[in-house]
Amino acid sequence: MIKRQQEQSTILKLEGVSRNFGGLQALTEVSYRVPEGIIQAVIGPNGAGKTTLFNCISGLIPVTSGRIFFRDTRIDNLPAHRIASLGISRTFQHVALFKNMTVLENVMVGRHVKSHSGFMACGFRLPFMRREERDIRDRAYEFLKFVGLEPEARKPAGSLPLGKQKILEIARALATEPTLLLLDEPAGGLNAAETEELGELIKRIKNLGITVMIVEHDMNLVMEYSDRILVLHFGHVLAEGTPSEVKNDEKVIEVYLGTTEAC
Ligand SMILES: Nc1ncnc2c1ncn2[C@@H]1O[C@H](COP(=O)(O)OP(=O)(O)OP(=O)(O)O)[C@@H](O)[C@H]1O
Repeated sequence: MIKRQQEQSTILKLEGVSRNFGGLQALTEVSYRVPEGIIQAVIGPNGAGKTTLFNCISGLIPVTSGRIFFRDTRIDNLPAHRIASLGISRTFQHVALFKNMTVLENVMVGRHVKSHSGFMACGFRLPFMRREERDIRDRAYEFLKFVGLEPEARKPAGSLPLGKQKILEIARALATEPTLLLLDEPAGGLNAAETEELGELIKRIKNLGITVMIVEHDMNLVMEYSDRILVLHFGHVLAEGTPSEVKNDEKVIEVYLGTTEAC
């Protein structure tokens, strides 16, 4: 019963969210609730507003109007670092790693968001900072182990193949210990086997109790792993529901049959 209530509680609420770029309406009055503990996919054709939605949730850009709540906290008026510290972490459509730093150091950067001394301050190497630095390193290893990248820990991030760089981005986002994780096209550029592994990783992340929102074009991944799907079209909510509900929605079929892409 308790579990049922937890599943039904809302982790993220969008109320009439709109975002314009000059005359272009990228999001129009988007209202939606994301239940806690699920894998929530956001799909839609190119330019539908999916990344803009993630950018608004994570505070990278402000909304033009509307409100966004993370649990009970209104976040649309907060800066990105405050939103991150509340427990929302994200990855980007185009890999955004520190390519010359090692795999481990990239995850440590994520960990430093949670530390007291900060990444630069550690340069002074006071005793408590050294201890904290060691803890950060140990925890970073744990996250690398969780995603299966521990053997690559000492390599420069830029030397990894794209698939592993994308997984590393996820490890770095996890290192901030989010309760809501936003993944923007994590399967972009991955082959079928890597995509399957990614799906299993996302499922394991959900099993940690983290709510995962995923913007994705790979329909196999979306249909197999997500619990609910939100479909955007020209910045509007076109449909939402379970994968089978969305797959059979006439509006969705109409939009996708008119395109050469799956989405
Ligand atoms: N910074 C910006 N300045 C101007 N227009 C923008 C900006 N960011 C996005 N847009 C426009 O807003 C609309 C929505 O873009 P967005 O990137 O959110 O779509 P998307 O659904 O993520 O597309 P894709 O699947 O191709 O990544 C598009 O028409 C895009 O050109």
